Amino acid sequence: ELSPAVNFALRISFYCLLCVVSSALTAPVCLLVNGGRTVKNMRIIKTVVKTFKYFFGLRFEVKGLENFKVEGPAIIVSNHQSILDMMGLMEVLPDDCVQVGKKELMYTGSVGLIIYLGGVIFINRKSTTSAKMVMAEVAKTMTTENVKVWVYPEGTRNCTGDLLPFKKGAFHLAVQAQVPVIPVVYSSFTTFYNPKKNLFTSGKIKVEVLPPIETKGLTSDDVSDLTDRCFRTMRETLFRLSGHPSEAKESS
Ligand SMILES: CCCCCC/C=C\CCCCCCCCCC(=O)SCCNC(=O)CCNC(=O)[C@H](O)C(C)(C)COP(=O)(O)OP(=O)(O)OC[C@H]1O[C@@H](n2cnc3c(N)ncnc32)[C@H](O)[C@@H]1OP(=O)(O)O
Ligand SMILES: CCCCCCCC/C=C\CCCCCCCC(=O)OC[C@@H](O)COP(=O)(O)O
Repeated sequence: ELSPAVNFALRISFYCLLCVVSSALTAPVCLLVNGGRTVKNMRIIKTVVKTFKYFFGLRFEVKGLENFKVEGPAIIVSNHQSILDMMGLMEVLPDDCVQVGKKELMYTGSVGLIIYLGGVIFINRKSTTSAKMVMAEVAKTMTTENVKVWVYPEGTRNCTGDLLPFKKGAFHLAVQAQVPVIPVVYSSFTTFYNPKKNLFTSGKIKVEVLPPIETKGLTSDDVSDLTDRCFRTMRETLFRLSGHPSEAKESS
């Protein structure tokens, strides 16, 4: 019988190894099929990553996928709990959708390469000015290239079962490009995954894609309200999906 700490370390190491090896094998396929850095590679990456859940006994129960079927670009925002989120992301990821990620992810070897090839937009979180410049550029190109952009508005991983306050970048982006915001909520992992308690068992994750929130006609003055509205809706959904009805009542 392995101690919980060893068992946890083994499972996480296996996850990382799976990511590293699969990336190394998938990168040449992406290069051969699509020739370089393009969002089209996400289809290939998605196909590979969707098999990972079986290794860890994870099940996803997805609702509301029809809400992704908006014409043209959109900003998708979701909660971010762990490095395991990448599996949940690929479970629902619509076509032609790139993510915003921290630039440090570029330096993770083959994983960095596959993330680069998939078209992920890298931002420097240590420089607000440069992050804003990148986001403003994205606002322009998402309409011309007809892509959706996936942002984790908490800005960092958070596995507490609640949401961190949202950063406004995603909502500025939506208003600048005049495109809808589509919230996606994953139920809390705390029952099966908790690094502090060395917990990582099999489990079920409920995912809900919420109806798009329109931004047509909104200006930068409305960004704070839009952010709050989205935060409240997502927090209520998180508590509902995770089964903490009392907390959901408190927050409304
Ligand atoms: C084949 C097998 C493969 C296996 C492995 C492969 C794996 C995966 C394949 C692909 C998967 C990729 C997954 C990638 C996931 C990556 C996840 C992450 O890295 S999350 C971390 C990075 N993301 C974010 O941080 C996004 C959220 N953050 C923001 O939106 C922020 O706002 C910001 C980064 C833009 C800026 O942050 P910060 O410097 O902290 O400043 P703020 O406090 O947020 O803002 C300061 C004020 O500026 C205003 N603001 C912000 N943006 C704008 C803007 N665009 N225009 C105008 N003004 C802006 C903001 O409102 C603040 O002003 P205030 O007066 O306070 O309102
Ligand atoms: C040559 C260098 C070799 C380095 C090897 C590193 C191996 C990394 C292996 C596997 C990691 C798989 C993770 C998949 C990507 C998930 C993206 C992610 O979830 O990033 C975290 C980021 O959103 C938030 O960052 P912080 O919570 O602020 O921190």
